[in-house]
Amino acid sequence: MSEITETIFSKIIRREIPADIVYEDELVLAFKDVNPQAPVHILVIPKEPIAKLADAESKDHALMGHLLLTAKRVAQQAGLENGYRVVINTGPDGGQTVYHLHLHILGGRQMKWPPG
Ligand SMILES: CCNC(=O)OC[C@H]1O[C@@H](n2cnc3c(=O)[nH]c(N)nc32)[C@H](O)[C@@H]1O
Repeated sequence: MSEITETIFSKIIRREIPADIVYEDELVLAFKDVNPQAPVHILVIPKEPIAKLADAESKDHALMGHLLLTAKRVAQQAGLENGYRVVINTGPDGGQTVYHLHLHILGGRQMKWPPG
């Protein structure tokens, strides 16, 4: 079990710092990225402070599915009818900077491949 370390995202969940929240339910929260890399850039996070995808376990099975279906719903809500990119950055090589599991939804422009 990895140690539970608080990140800025826990403060957003508790409304201790502001965020432009676009979706919330009992398990997940979605809010606009403060440093958008596309016309639409939204983060979807579990309220449970799982640090990174590599720490997710089989007990998190339903939650992982809920995160993906929430990303789909939020992308639809954002009007991304022409497609979008969903990214999870894991660990240092993955470019993860906030150690609270989160899905990036990027859209509103043509995405490139491969990602950098
Ligand atoms: C760099 C990609 N790797 C990664 O780990 O992404 C973390 C993502 O979280 C974003 N972010 C950081 N602090 C805040 C904050 O206080 N508020 C909001 N609304 N977004 C934040 C940051 O811009 C980045 O895209």
